[in-house]
Amino acid sequence: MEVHTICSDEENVKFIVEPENKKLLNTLPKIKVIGCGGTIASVGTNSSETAGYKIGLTINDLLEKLPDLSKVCQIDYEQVCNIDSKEMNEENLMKVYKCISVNLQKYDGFVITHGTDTIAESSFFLELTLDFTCPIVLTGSMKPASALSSDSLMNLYSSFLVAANESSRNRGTLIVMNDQITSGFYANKSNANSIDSFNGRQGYLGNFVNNELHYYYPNNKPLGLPSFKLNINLDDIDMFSKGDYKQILPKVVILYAHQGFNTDIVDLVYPHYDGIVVATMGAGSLPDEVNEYITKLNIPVVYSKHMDGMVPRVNIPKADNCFSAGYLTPEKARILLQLGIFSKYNYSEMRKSFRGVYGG
Ligand SMILES: NC(=O)C[C@H](N)C(=O)O
Repeated sequence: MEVHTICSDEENVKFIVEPENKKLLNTLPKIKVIGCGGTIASVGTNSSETAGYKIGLTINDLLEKLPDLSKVCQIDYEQVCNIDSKEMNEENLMKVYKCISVNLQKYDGFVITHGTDTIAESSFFLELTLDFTCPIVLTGSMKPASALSSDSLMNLYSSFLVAANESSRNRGTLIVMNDQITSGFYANKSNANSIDSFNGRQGYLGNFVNNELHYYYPNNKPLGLPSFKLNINLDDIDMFSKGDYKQILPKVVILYAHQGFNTDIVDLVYPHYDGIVVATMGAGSLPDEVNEYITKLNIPVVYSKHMDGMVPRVNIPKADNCFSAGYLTPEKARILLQLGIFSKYNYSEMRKSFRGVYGG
């Protein structure tokens, strides 16, 4: 298989997968796949191993194992990183953001391979910060590529079919796993081991069956979707690879509440962060003493929940600096709060951004 060369000149981009019939060159959708790593690119010591495996495949290795896609789309790739998604940080996320930003006009769709532990954070961040209508599909797997009945190659294969399909346009970022197409705004990992992990109650948009896409609704983005312009110099992001990355986004910490949760931990982190998200005990429950303490802080505090569901606004203190995360997980609430602080939102603008997910 031809090795792809990354080239910023659209005319000269070489596609690793091209149509056999050259007449189709200008008609088949151009898809860029961005490799980030994860279990989808991992191998174990034998085919029965489903834990303790290591990243072992590049995006090029994975593409070589797929069934023929040359009648579906043209593909080129960029390996932005090849890591377990526990190592995904702002620096790597910004590289993915840049890779899509500079290529948005040149491609008809994007596929991002990513570890599933934090795939929902990346899909949410990209959804909120990129201005796009083309399909941006994120995929991963729950079993390493080397395992018996691994979901790795099938998830990658179906992601290309989703990304190459016109009907996937203007639906926001999509997570495609286990034959299900879910909104990257709402999808979350719900099980640490099961292949059926991205089966959230919100944002289940369609199914992938025997090479066909079945969407249940017309194309649309999520209601109340907040959007942010980062206004950063994209060239700065290249500097980061030289090891001198400076955090762009504000620092927001997540605290996990439990029986006996008190003000000590809030007190400890408060001076070091620009904002706090608390994963509360139920639909916004925290001890009265903690609530009272939080209302006196001069940083924003977002009340989220550990489990599925949402935090009604009536359950949280009525104070300017306190916000409900609505349906968002603590991780996603953290990203939304970071973007709000970064955009210098006042508390009322901040509240409005959380209203979109029935919080605020
Ligand atoms: N299934 C997975 O991809 C889990 C892996 N630890 C990751 O997030 O990279």
